[in-house]
Order: sequence, then structure tokens, then C-alpha cells
Amino acid sequence: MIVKSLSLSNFRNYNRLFIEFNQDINILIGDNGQGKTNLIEAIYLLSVGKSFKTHIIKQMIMFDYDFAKVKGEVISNNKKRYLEIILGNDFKRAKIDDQDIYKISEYVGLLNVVVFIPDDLYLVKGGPRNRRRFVDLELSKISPIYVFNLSKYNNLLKERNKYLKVLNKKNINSDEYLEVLDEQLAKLQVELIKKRINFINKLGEKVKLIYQMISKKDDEIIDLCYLCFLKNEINYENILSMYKKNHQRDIRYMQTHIGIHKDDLGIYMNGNIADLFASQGQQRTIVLAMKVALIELIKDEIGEYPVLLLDDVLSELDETRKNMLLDILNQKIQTFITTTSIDGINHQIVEKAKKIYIKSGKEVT
Ligand SMILES: Nc1ncnc2c1ncn2[C@@H]1O[C@H](COP(=O)(O)OP(=O)(O)OP(=O)(O)O)[C@@H](O)[C@H]1O
Repeated sequence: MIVKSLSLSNFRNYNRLFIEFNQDINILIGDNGQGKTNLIEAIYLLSVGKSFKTHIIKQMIMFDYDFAKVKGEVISNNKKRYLEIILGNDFKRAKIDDQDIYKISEYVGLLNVVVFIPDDLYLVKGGPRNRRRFVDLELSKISPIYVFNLSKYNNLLKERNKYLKVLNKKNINSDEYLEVLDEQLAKLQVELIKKRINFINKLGEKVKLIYQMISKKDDEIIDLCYLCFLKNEINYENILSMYKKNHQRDIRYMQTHIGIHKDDLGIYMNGNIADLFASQGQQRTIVLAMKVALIELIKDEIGEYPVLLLDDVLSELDETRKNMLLDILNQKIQTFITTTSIDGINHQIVEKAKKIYIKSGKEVT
């Protein structure tokens, strides 16, 4: 996949920008606070319709303006398309080739990106929410049915939590409608859990190998596994029976205590939880291995490499890891790298890259 060009209107500190990219490596160079990350964020927004920095739409709109527009010319599957996201103070719209899109599942997947930012360390260090978001987001890129089912699940979960409040007020322990919601949730979860397990197993196999390649240490074994709320066999009956067992507690606290919205991705080094036992450098290498593994997995699943966005990460890596990463990128993956200076990158990649200098929300020469 390739982003050929990008045009921005009132996005963050970009009033108007039209920029064409190299199909291989693009290095965005500029001092702190000039708009390099904003450009990466715009490409990411174009890909999944969300930012990796904020949930608040207004923050992405240039100060004192009412709307922002991000439009990109994208090539995937040898087909050229124009993807567009329009942001208003209280709305967001997506377009493909100037046609409005109403279902996000139709949009996601046309431009796949893998983003690597310093905060990604929280994949290992942070709470389960970070890892769940990672699994959901990455799986969405390769499985439209997963996006569809997950959104159905989230709507049903909201409905169930709302209904638990009603039952709590009425002081009722269960009723038919709650059981209908349980049945629908159980059915969906069988599919969603299977997808998650399959994804994590495939990713885990790759992470194990890539970690050893990057670290050059064969005595550090990384394992990923899905930590599911259901400890016995994953099937409809077992999920439903757990929901039933939890009725009283759920109604009392007016929330659904079990389900895939509570699950986690376990990351282990030599059988120990990486968050507690891996050093900072090892954790960083695990995240790097996960991102590279993801690139490979997306390629396996959809037949095309995603676009890679590296925001401020090169300075965080030591020379060996940096070069290892750049060697991998040297092959046919369109990549965007932000940096304050190219002096610290001693790699042949710099020569063939398009160097884009950014100053105060403008491309300068
Ligand atoms: N909604 C907005 N409207 C106008 N300017 C904004 C908006 N949001 C952020 N900015 C500006 O964007 C700039 C930050 O841009 P960005 O995070 O892309 O910097 P950067 O070049 O990546 O810097 P660093 O090297 O420090 O990471 C800041 O000057 C900030 O004030």
C-alpha cells in the first residue's frame, strides 16, 4: 500500500498543505513542535478514522476553525482511491472517491498502517486496555467481519449495562430480556474470541523469531497468549452459563463483569510476565518485534505490506536495533520516519529517502 499524496485543510497546525510522497522512505525532518507528528497523525486518521493521540475531534481542528479535512491519494491492490476524513466540532465523516461512507467497516482496510510511537511501550507496561485496543485495532485491519461483530458486541454491551440499571431499580434478579441479551452476547463472543486467539497465536510465532533476530539472543524467549475470561472450552454454552452465574452481581453493580471487554493479551519473557521481569530495553525490543511481526502478518493476510509510520522512535533505539529496523524497511515498505535531524541515522536508507523539511505547519526547502 502506498500513500501517494496528502492534502490537509485546517488540520492541527496545517492551514493548507499538499504534499507528494516517495513510495519507499519519507523522512520528515524538523525542530520540536513544527508538525511532524501531526502529519503522521493525519495519515493514521486517514487509515482508521481515528487519531492515536486523542479521542476529542476538536483538538485536531486548527485553532479558531470549524472544520478540518484530510484527503489522501492511496494505492492498494493496484487500485487508486481517494480517501477523505472531514472533521467538524461535533461530527466526523468519511468519504471514498468523494462518496460518503456510513459504515466504518467499509472504510477500514483500504489503507493499512502500522504505527510505532514512543508511547507504544505501554503495550507491555500499561494495563489490559492498551493491549485490548491493540488487538482490536490490528485485527480490524485484516478482518472486516471482526469490525462488524465487535461493533455489534459493543452496542449490545451498552444495552445490557443500561438494562442492568433498570433491573437494579426494580430489584429483579433476572428476566427474559436479560437472557436474550446474554444469548446474543455469547453467540458473538464465540466468533470474536476465536479470531483473537488465531490472531495472537500467529502474531506470537512471528514475534518469537523476530525478537531473537533483533536482540541476537536465543535465550530470551517471548510468548504471547490470549488471556480469556473463560477458562474452560470456548463455546456458546459455557459463555452463557457464566453470564447466568453473574446475574446477581451484574445487577447489583449495574455492569457486565465478564466478557471479552475484560480480556487481555499476555506477554511473557521466558515464561515470566514481561511487564514485571523484562528490562526497559527488552520491553522496547518486544514492542519493536510486535510491530515488525504485525507488518509481516498483514502482508500474509492481505497480500500487501501496510504503510509504516515511525514517530520519534529511532532516537529511542540503540545502533544495532536501529540498523536492524532500517534493514527491514529497506524492502518495499512505504515508511514515514520523523526525526529532528538525519545526522544520527547512519544508514544507506537516508540517501534514497525523500527528505521533507517541516517548519510551523509548512513544507520548506
Ligand atoms: N488544533 C491545533 N491547531 C493549531 N496548532 C496545533 C493544534 N494542535 C497542535 N498544534 C500545534 O502543533 C505543534 C505540535 O506539532 P507536532 O506534535 O506535530 O510536533 P513535532 O514536529 O512532532 O515535534 P516533536 O519533535 O517535539 O515531537 C505545536 O506547536 C502545537 O501548538
